[in-house]
Amino acid sequence: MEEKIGVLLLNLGGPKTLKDVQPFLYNLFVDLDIIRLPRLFKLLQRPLAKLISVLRAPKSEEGYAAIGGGSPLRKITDEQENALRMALEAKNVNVSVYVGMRYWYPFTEEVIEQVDTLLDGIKWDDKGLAVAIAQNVDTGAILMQGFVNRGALATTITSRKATFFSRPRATLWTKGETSNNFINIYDKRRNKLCVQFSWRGFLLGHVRLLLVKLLEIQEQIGSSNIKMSNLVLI
Ligand SMILES: C=CC1=C(C)c2cc3[nH]c(cc4nc(cc5[nH]c(cc1n2)c(C)c5CCC(=O)O)C(CCC(=O)O)=C4C)c(C)c3C=C
Ligand SMILES: [Fe+2]
Repeated sequence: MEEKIGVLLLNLGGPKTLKDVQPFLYNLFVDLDIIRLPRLFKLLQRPLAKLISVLRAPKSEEGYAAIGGGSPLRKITDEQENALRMALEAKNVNVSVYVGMRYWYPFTEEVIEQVDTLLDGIKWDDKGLAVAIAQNVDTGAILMQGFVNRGALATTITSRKATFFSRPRATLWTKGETSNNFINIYDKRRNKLCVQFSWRGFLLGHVRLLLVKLLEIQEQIGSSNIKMSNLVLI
């Protein structure tokens, strides 16, 4: 069995050139985790971000000009990406490494789209289904076996509860929706994945890693920022 691994390195990002400085600062200040106006002034969030970014840009440009005309963050992260890829290749690990940034290119959302392409490697049958097995991540114990389509996997990720596709009813169903005995795939208290989904034994480690990363991304940028169209493909 060939195990594939995907690694997504997350960073914040910085302007590549001096003309990127103002739009970069806008992306930074429009982020609710940086500045959050009271609910009543919610509509002012974007104009305020625009104002601060325009006012601050000249001073920041001076600073970036003094260190070579742009942020070193992308270069440093790309170097880490290459070093990690080479180290893993030296260990004969089949790996795809990606970089995703929060405030500048390559944006995490775009990278998730690239990851989608990789996930197209899942062998969906002619009805768009695959056999999924939910396993305890530590013991390997099989908790449940069923069918999934892309939507079932998307729901599993967003709800963090194992969700399957019911062939007789042709609908998604979340294990535990009637019994309340859910299979939670992520233990928030321990901040770790507790159940992994596998597909006929291949892509095991890979998919597990992607789930972990997607959950981390959701934690970081809030699920509202992740387009459903991206997740549905997973
Ligand atoms: C009041 C101003 C600022 C707050 C608050 C702030 C919070 C904050 N910033 C980051 C991450 C980054 N900031 C970066 C650059 C940057 N940040 C500010 C201002 C505030 N940041 C400015 C004006 C700039 C531009 C550079 C400068 O003029 O000094 C960057 C990019 C670094 C790079 O390599 O280019 C990052 C990343 C966080 C996470 C944060 C609050 C939690
Ligand atoms: Fe900052």
